[in-house]
Amino acid sequence: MTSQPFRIGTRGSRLALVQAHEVRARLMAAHALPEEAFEVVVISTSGDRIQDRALSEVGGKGLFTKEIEEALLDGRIDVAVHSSKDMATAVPDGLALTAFLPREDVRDVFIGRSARAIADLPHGARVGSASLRRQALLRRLRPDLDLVILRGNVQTRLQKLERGEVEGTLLALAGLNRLDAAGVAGEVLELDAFPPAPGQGAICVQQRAADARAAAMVAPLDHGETHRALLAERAFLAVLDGSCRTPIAAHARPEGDAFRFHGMILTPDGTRMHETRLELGQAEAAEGAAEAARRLVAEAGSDFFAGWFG
Ligand SMILES: NCc1[nH]cc(CCC(=O)O)c1CC(=O)O
Repeated sequence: MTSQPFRIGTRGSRLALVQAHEVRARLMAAHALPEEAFEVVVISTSGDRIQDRALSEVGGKGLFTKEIEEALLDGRIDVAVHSSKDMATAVPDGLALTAFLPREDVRDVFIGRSARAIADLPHGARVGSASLRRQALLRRLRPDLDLVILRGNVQTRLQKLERGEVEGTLLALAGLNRLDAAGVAGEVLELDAFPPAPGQGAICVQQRAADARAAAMVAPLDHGETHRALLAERAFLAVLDGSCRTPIAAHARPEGDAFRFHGMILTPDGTRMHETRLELGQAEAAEGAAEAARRLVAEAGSDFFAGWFG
């Protein structure tokens, strides 16, 4: 076969590259193709270039995907590899998320300079995170902490911690595992107190919706259970907002052939929280999660949401 290599688009961070190479390795195995049959194409995104502000201030999740989605639509790449967590719920016309890889650990971890665990941090210690969800959850546990925005890719954040810009930070264990860096984790956070962002820990593959060759390529990579869990979490997110301005957690945990679903919304200061827990059949999990989100909206009331945008 001398056809053009199959082009896999990705951001250029180390984590993104590891994820793209994982997809390439799985494609090679699924189709018995050599490495040369694939090309990993690095695309720089606006999200990678903005380092000093919260994503919520500069336009949210779309920043990590816009340029990559344009490359897909222009035909410069055949598929794109993303962290599902970074994907807005609205996928642009003409594109589709068609494969979700088996999910990594969904939990967050605390990494401290000297404190091993959140409870060990001294009063008023400075902790950095760019995630409104992590900030709000942390405020519930430790209202005394001085929370600041800490941005950049995983390596950059760990360097900032090492330099003493903050006493601690929170990251996804999935990313650390993929980078072989889980050793830096001080405390793995419990799912009850620290439910993950929708999509955390799951790599997804995006393609042009009408591209049958790409569909046939990636189909063997799709993990059905992870795919259904992600549809549920993203349906929950879509009802609630879907932007980065809002502290939202959602986790569909497989149990037998059902999901234990946990969804949570918080005010950014962490003082108010509403959560839902229910069992959902896998087949109708997305509709059930959307319904649960609508009930949470009604329960929380409009003054709760004023706090999200105020
Ligand atoms: N927003 C950055 C981002 N997107 C996905 C991950 C981790 C890997 C994953 O959730 O699959 C991270 C870093 C982090 O939150 O620690």
